[in-house]
Amino acid sequence: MDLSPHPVPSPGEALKVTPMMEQYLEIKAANPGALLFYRMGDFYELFFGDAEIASRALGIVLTKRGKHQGDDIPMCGVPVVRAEEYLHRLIALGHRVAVCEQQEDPAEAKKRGGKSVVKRGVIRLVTPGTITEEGLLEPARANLFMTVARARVSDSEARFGLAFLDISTGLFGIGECDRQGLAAEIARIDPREIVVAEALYEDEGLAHLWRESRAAVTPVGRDVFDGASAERRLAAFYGVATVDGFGSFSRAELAAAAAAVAYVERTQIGARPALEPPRRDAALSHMAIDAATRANLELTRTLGGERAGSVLDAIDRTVTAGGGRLIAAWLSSPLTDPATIARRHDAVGWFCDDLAARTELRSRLKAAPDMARALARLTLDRGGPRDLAAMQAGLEVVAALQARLAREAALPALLIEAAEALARPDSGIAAGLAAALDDELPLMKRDGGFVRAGCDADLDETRALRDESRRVIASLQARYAEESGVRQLKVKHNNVLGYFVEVPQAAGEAFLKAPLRETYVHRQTMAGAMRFSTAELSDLESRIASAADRALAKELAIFDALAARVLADQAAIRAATEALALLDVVSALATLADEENHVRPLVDASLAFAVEGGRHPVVERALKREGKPFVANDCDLSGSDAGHIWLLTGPNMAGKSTFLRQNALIAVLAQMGAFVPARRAHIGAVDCLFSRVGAADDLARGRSTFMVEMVETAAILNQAGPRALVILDEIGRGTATFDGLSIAWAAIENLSAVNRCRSLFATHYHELTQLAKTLPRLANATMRVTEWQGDVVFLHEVAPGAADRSYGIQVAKLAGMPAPVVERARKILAELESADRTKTPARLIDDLPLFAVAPRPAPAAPRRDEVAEALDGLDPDDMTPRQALEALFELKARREAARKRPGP
Ligand SMILES: Nc1ncnc2c1ncn2[C@@H]1O[C@H](COP(=O)(O)OP(=O)(O)OP(=O)(O)O)[C@@H](O)[C@H]1O
Repeated sequence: MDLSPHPVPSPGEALKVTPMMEQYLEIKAANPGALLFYRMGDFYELFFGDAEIASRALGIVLTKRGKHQGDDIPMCGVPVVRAEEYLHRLIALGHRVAVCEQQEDPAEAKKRGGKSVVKRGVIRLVTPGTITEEGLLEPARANLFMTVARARVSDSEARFGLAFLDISTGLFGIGECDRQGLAAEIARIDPREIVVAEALYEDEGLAHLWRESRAAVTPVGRDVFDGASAERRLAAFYGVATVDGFGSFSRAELAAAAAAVAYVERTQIGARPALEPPRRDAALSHMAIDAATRANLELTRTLGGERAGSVLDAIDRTVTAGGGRLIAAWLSSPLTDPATIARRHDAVGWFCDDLAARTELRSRLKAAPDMARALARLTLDRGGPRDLAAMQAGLEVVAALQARLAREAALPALLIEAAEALARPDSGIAAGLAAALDDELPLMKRDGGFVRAGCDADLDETRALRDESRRVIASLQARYAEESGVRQLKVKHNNVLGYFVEVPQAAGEAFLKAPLRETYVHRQTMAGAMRFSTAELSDLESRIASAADRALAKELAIFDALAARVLADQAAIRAATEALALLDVVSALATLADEENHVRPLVDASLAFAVEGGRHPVVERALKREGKPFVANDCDLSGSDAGHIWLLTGPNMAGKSTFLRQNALIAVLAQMGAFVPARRAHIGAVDCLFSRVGAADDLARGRSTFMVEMVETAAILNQAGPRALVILDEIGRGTATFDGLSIAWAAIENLSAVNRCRSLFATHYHELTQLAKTLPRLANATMRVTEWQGDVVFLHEVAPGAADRSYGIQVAKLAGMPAPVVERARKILAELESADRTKTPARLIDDLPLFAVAPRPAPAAPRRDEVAEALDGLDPDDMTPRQALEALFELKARREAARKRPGP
């Protein structure tokens, strides 16, 4: 994101500027780093550098308006009615936008004197992490911003407080981690925007975090993160005397939480979102998954950044927006406490067992709109009639589900809690909304027309007056036409003249003379038409305007009353909304289990990892689409006091990576509360998951392939504890054979003796299989293949033992390597394998005959076709039967001769 101030003159520089420009420059200076949307009538205008940036980003015309110190002022504008769409595009590009509105009627300003400028002020700062508009949000993705506060523990050590907040739903979590854990927490929370103090933003040791994050990073002044006043500021925001009631938080957590509410105040200016009190998001109770592992396992998005093809995409069967966000959150933060996990499994299991209840519940859930976000917009006074309608429809679903669950006698604990939450909202609200809201609703409340006829007698009367006046206009037009004898006479309306009479110019001359002149006052002469006003029309105009104004005012009052009723019950509504999302997720997981044949795993406090018939959810799905079966495989890393290591060998393409990842995913799915793609699974809760693939390029960080591999492997060997699950795929392959082999060797020894964790290690170094003789908890496994007519056939089966060979050359052949290269590779391999291992490569090269590059066969020159030529020379119409028979014998003989001749 471009944080440098956009080139705009400072107000001080602005000698002799118009009063409006002076106001603009002042407001612009007060909002550095943001594009200023400056309201002028029906447009938001942008000036100077802002205009240049926006016109490029939005593809809108750059014009100019007046001069500033002799130069043209660049300008571009977006119509207010389309502002949301333009905001969307600017935010998506990482910009921030300050929205500056007119805060008085232009008539008011005029009263102060001719040159007075309309009062304007920034009412909101729109940033990627603080948007609430439905059109700007992705339904199934939380829109979080995150603050990171540093608290120094000693000169060399610091703790980091984290707060993350979703203004669009009110969610507010806080937590703490150390320097090492920071990247993993950012990856887990996956914010749209990260807000940090300038000092942290500029800290070289942390710069890579900000650079690599997908979020927009916003540095702010130190005051926002002031630790000393943090507790007081937080308490003031919630209007409580002390924050102790929310739980006990560390210094770093409080600083981050106070910074988060300060950022809310700074961006929302005056509007107060209803935030939940901060909840500790205890990192300890979640499986730690670092950023590289998340990326590697493609949990919520693929390596290419897409949702399609990710694990989330494969398992998500939710039908509501809230459910979509919750399942993503569960997948991103698997739990570690077996009892809490079992509660989720119980709930999923209940829905697996009762198909009828599940089907009924899910068909009702489908009707539930995004209540959480509608509620947030209402709290911020940005809500419209459709948000009220969303509350109505949502609350109706809540009531129906509550009634349905109340019929069940033996619900599991999680569902009992959900049913209780569903019962909390005031049951009269939905009925009140249904009685008041019309069937067709405008987006904005200011458009009016959303209150149902018959709901309010006063409103009905005012509307009748308004509509009646319109009929009067039509009859006036008829009367004027008749009196004047001008049939083409029309009564029209525009913003400048109000209601007026329009006649063709030729007919208009008569209106300028008596007797018509007495009634019609000339206003405008157009090309081909003349316009007049009349006293009757002016009178009607004010009656219509006031009736319409009064009707709208009445509607707005009704809106406010309805919104107030909803907001009065917002805590209960929010709890019910969360319960809906939970019901959606657990019933969706049950649907998934049914459809994909998943089973309930056993998660406990042991060090077991026993999976029977495990499958990879994404690869299985992809194969199914092609009509191919997935071969299920077992994996057992269980140990009583320490985990076991499986060393997996096998040719390329045999399915090693798939096997490794499927086991990591089964642990993640089991601990998020889902059933798993296996015949049976017993997993001792994993507290830390690592998954690495050797030699992955990381050009963005400017590190060499091998360096990345080593840094990541080092991190695992330093961090993995006895409860960790470690997946290493071809570590060491990024360097020379013996170096790589030695590193892989030492890493396995370390995993076995020091980390003592459950591990899967795939490798091409067959030499490593010898380690099984010395390391008691290491077992060899291999991907089975067979050969058929010289080609390798993958069976995708994992079996005990070591691979006898690599089959690399066969795979190269399958990949379409030119045949001479494959042949040459076979010869070299045979020589290498038979050669004395002590022979130096130089000697080997001497011994191997030179690469006899067979010249590519030249394209064959087209052979003369004598038979065809002879045939062309014959004319059957001219031949006797005997000649024809002879010609046939001749042709046959020539063909035989041609076949026997060698080719070119
Ligand atoms: N259990 C399985 N059943 C069926 N097909 C499978 C299975 N496992 C893998 N495959 C297929 O084999 C392909 C290759 O798998 P994978 O990438 O895991 O191989 P690999 O041994 O890791 O290869 P490399 O060493 O080249 O990275 C997959 O894309 C998938 O189509």
